Formats: sequence, C-alpha cells, structure tokens
Amino acid sequence: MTSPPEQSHDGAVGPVPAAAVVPVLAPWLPTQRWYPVKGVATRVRLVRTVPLAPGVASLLVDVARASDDDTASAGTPLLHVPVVVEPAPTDGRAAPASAVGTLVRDGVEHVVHDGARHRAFWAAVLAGARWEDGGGVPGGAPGTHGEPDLAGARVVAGEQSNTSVLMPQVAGGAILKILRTVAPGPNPDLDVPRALARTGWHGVPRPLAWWSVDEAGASDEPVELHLAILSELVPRADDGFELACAFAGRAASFAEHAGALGTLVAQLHAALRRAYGTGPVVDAAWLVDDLRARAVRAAGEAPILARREDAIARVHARAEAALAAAGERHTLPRLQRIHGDLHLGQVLHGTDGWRVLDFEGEPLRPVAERTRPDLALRDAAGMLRSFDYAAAVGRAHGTRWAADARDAFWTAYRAASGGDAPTPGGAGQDDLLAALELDKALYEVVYEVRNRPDWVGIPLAGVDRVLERTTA
Ligand SMILES: Nc1ncnc2c1ncn2[C@@H]1O[C@H](COP(=O)(O)OP(=O)(O)O)[C@@H](O)[C@H]1O
Ligand SMILES: O=P(O)(O)O[C@H]1O[C@H](CO)[C@@H](O[C@H]2O[C@H](CO)[C@@H](O)[C@H](O)[C@H]2O)[C@H](O)[C@H]1O
Repeated sequence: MTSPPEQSHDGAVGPVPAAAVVPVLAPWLPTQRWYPVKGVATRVRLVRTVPLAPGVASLLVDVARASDDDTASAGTPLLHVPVVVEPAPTDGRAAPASAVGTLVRDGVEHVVHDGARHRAFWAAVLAGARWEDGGGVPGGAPGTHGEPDLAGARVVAGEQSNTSVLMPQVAGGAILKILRTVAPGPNPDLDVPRALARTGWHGVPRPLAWWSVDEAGASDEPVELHLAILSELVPRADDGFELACAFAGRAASFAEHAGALGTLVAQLHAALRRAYGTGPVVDAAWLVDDLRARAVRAAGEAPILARREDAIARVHARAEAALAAAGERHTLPRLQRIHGDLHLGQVLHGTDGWRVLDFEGEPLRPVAERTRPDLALRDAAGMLRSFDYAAAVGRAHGTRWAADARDAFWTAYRAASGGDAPTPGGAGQDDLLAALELDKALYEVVYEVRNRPDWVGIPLAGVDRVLERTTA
C-alpha cells in the first residue's frame, strides 16, 4: 500500500485540487530544465489528473505558446507533473526544496510540492507500478515484499530531460525515472531495455517495474501512457560525460575507455539486431533528403548557421556520391533499431565496465521518427561528437585528446562489429560518417540555442571542423 503523505499539523489531506494547483505551477514550470518549450511565453492547460493517494497526484498538462489559440493545442507536448499538496507547517520550519508555492484551501494554507522530489509520490508510484517479476514492491532485503525502503533516496542532480531518483534500498538498488514529456503508446525507454535484457545482453540496466495509466486510443481502445520507469541501479557508476571531462581536464588519455565504449556500442547494435531484426538497406535518396531537410530546419532555428549553407550542401553531395558508389558495390548499409541519441551522458562507467541508458531518442525529434529503423552509424557519429564536447567542457589542451579518443572508439567499434559491420565500408564510409556527424552537430547547435546558449560554440566548432575536413 501507499505511504501517507508527510503528516500535516491537522492531518487533513484530501484529493489534490488540480484546478487550483495549475496556476501555482505555471510560473515555476518554465524554469525547469525539462520544460519542453523555451524562450517564448507559454500557457499550460490541465488535461488530466491521475490521483495516487490523499494529497498525491500526477497532473498531465499540455503546453502551448501563449499566442496560439486553444484549437492549436493538438500536437503540443504533454507534460507529466507530479504534485504533493499538504498543509503548510505552522512551526516555522523552512519550506523544503520540493516546495513550489502555496495555495489556500478551506481557509488553510497548503504547500504545493514538486512530487518528483517528494517521498509520498515516490512511495505511491512504487505501490502502483507493474513489476517485471510479477511481484509487488520489494523491500530492502532481496526477496521481501511490502513497504519500499526509501532510506537514502535522492534526486539525481544535473542536466536531464526527465527527473531520476536514486533508491539505494529498493529492490537491491534501483533508480526511478519520472518521465516528463509523455505520449501514449509504447515507450522506447522501457521497451528497448526490456527487449535487450531478454536477449541476455547485460550492457543495459534491467527495467524492474513501470507505472503507466490507460489513455483512450484512436478507436477508444486503451493505450498505455508510461509515466515512470524503475530500473536496476548501476552501483558506484560514473557518468560518462563527467568522467571524460575529468580525464580531459587532467590531460589523461581517454583512449582505453573510449575503446571499451566502441566495443559496447558494437555489442549494442548486435543486440538490437537480435531483438528487433535487421531492416532493408538504406534508401539513399531518402537519407540524403532527410539530412538536407534537417539542415534547412536547423539553419531556420539557428541563423548563425546561415552562411555555412553552401559548405553544408557540399558535405551532403559527397555523402550522396558515397551512397551511390556503395549502391553499385551492393554494400549499402542496412537499417536497424538504434539508440538514436547516443552520447557520453548516456553511458555509465561502473565497476564492471560501461552500460548504456536512455533510449528515448533525440528529444527534439518528432516521436514517430525516434523509433524508426535507422543507420547504426548514426549512434557512432553521436559518440564521436561527444568526445568534442568533453574536450571543450573539460578544457583539454589542443586537439590531441579528442582525436585519440575518437580513433580508439572508432577502431574498437569496427573491430567488434566484425563481419556484421553496419557500415558501407570502402572510401565512402568517411563521407557518410562526416554527413552524420554534421547532422548531429547541427542538431546540437539548435539544442544549445534553445537550452544552453553559452554552449553553442561547442557544436558550432564541430560543424566547422566537419566542413573544413570535407572541403580540405
Ligand atoms: N541504472 C542507473 N544506475 C545509476 N545511475 C543511473 C542509472 N540510470 C540513470 N542514472 C543516472 O541518472 C542520469 C539520468 O539518466 P537518463 O536515463 O540519461 O535520464 P534523462 O532522460 O533524464 O537524460 C544519468 O546520467 C545517470 O547519472
Ligand atoms: O540526454 P538527453 O536525452 O536529454 O539529450 C539531450 O541533452 C544532451 C545534454 O544534456 C545533449 O547532449 C549534448 O551535450 C552533452 C553534454 O552535456 C554531450 O555529451 C553530447 O555529446 C551533446 O550532444 C543531447 O544532444 C540532447 O539530445
């Protein structure tokens, strides 16, 4: 059963008054890293309240530009906002970090908390979750069931699209990912790790449980809407990006770690082929059109790219020629399920090596595109780009550090892919890889313009490096 919300001075906690809570949340939401619409005035509209326990609920709100009329809300992002509402303390205690604001209900002041930072919400989700093993909430001791032991539970700090909570005592060590931008239907961040775990591959933390609600589908049949996922904790793990930045900062070679990552990514691609099969060979015309269309969209969002358009077009032309040559040699790469947003921040280095996380795909891509079969090489390009980021953020001296990491990664990736290499091979491979790196760097420019404008120089330098390499 659920734990009650933290006790109040009078113990009176009823259903969450969602309509009154939304105006309290409205000014706070745009300040959150995971808020999906940046830089323009927005309005939020309550779509659904999912009650979990007295004073505990998840609100589903849609976010639209303030300038759009109400009919424009179709297709706008649906946000998951857990809340806990409880009477304000009367003993002068300072508001906890989870407090977002207050409202008055029946003459009593109440605090509205960010539920993602509140134990009452965590306990309620674990109680309502579906467990992979079919059991209930495992307690601290392996094999026991009952109340979850939330001792030591804490929110993971840092740059994240969702909100994750470490729960060292739950199920022998787990992490609860509270999904923020949600959509009805299968969630790749749950489905892919489950499918990979079923193939017997251990490079991904195993999902333990998930919490979802039913939404009405197109013909009124229920469709699952996933709101949170509990996964096995990788103990004493270092975030790949922080680790790489630390190595770069002390001028220590990252080549060994990068090589192990290359092997991991090749294994990931093989496991994805085992789980989902291999698709047809890439349609070269479709791929190049898609790269061109994404580049045009990126330049539209980031005017800083405009004067590079001719050079970008030359990279695409070379990729087109490389694909045409591969077509003639019958060595066009096949499509398959991929990670889709692979970078150093998506890998953890634990006591037994690297693990890969977060299969949601690029958050700026439309949901329908994120799970479609694609080129495995796209993931390799993402990781190669990430060494640039680590070199820049970790302040590596010169270009050697990143170049060594890139070489080690790429060499190990190809070696571990062996005869199954999902690459076109031959001289054209470099041109295709360059076009995919460019595509990722353009995506990153848009991502940084929207989210971290101070960082835009990092991917922009990456764009220029690809353009220089290709025109050299
Ligand atoms: N299984 C795990 N074990 C340990 N830490 C994890 C695990 N999964 C995620 N984390 C931590 O949480 C962070 C965010 O996870 P991630 O899945 O990338 O979320 P987001 O989609 O919010 O970016 C990771 O960078 C890592 O620090
Ligand atoms: O991890 P997310 O799924 O939220 O991915 C998005 O955010 C990432 C940043 O948090 C962003 O990654 C870029 O910055 C990373 C360093 O913070 C770097 O390691 C990556 O190489 C770089 O792409 C990612 O692009 C975005 O989709």
